Amino acid sequence: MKDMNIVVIGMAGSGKTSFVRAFYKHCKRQKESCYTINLDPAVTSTPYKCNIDIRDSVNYKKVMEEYRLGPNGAIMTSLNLFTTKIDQVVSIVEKKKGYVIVDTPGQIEAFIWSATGPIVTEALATAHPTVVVYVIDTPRTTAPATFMSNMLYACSILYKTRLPFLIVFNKSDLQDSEFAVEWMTDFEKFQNALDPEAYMSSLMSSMSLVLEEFYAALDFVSVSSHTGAGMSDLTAALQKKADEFETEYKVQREEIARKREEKEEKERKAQMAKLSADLGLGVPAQTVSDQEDEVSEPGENDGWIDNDDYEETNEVDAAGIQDRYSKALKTEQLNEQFQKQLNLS
Ligand SMILES: Nc1nc2c(ncn2[C@@H]2O[C@H](COP(=O)(O)OP(=O)(O)OP(=O)(O)O)[C@@H](O)[C@H]2O)c(=O)[nH]1
Repeated sequence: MKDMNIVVIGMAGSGKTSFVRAFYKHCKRQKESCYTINLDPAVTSTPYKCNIDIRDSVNYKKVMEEYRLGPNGAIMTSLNLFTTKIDQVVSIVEKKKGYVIVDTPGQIEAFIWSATGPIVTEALATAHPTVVVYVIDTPRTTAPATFMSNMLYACSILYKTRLPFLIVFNKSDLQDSEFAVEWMTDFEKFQNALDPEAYMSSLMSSMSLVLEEFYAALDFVSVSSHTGAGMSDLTAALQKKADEFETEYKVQREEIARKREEKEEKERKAQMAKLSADLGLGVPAQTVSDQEDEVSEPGENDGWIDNDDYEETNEVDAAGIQDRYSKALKTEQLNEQFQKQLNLS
């Protein structure tokens, strides 16, 4: 069995938390290690033993008060605050054997389209093979329009995270996923399910053609987080995805990172050359840190904002932000929590 991280994503109410619980229980039965991380700051309780819990370190209610935010903004800000400590999470995760499973908030966009999602998934992927599990509420996806919007979401997450991706049709005790499999494998079956009178039917018809390529590369399993059905298929599929991570994704990701670094280096050099040319220098322009090392003469700043005033103004802001930050982020508890986890690992 390969050590791996599983990031569980899905629409609100799709059963992510129940899925994490079912998976945790399955691992315990199989005597396999399962380490759980909860990244939903607004959840009232988790029905599984949580090893790292965002709620231990970020006070969601305080974030709402301090930053004067609504529920979704507060979830996003709480996630961003927690992400500042992601290196500590990674140092714990990389020592873990078996599965590390991460539960995320139902507000997908707060996780995936904020700074947090990419930082967390990228950081986890440096520790172990990392797989995204997209949980679908099968009984609530039987209408072609809902199915299509779920699939578009799944597709965008796949391309955004660039990680092995597994679709989990949850709640199989209530609804068999056979219809969804047919719609993904047979374009005509999906066409037949569309109501030609429906307002969106021609759009959905074209979209399903566009998604054909995505469907072809997709792996999926059907589970019930209530009865535990499908868990063995799930672990087999996850192991296959962990292999994919090593054979395909890791190489691609390293190549992308190398190209990005090359591009940044090129841009940096071009900017320096342009700056040198603008300043009429024959030598490369000084960097900011070089300039900071130089002692400025009295009166040199005439006509400019005085450095001391500038720092003072910034200090007021910085103090305000720092204060709000520490009120929301229980840094000491967080450090203690991470230290405890590190000692245990
Ligand atoms: N019958 C059945 N109900 C399920 C299953 N999985 C989850 N549920 C129910 O679906 C509802 C939502 O489940 P959660 O696990 O809270 O879903 P979630 O995606 O974590 O919810 P958010 O975090 O609020 O987005 C609950 O009432 C669960 O009991 C399942 O496999 N079968």
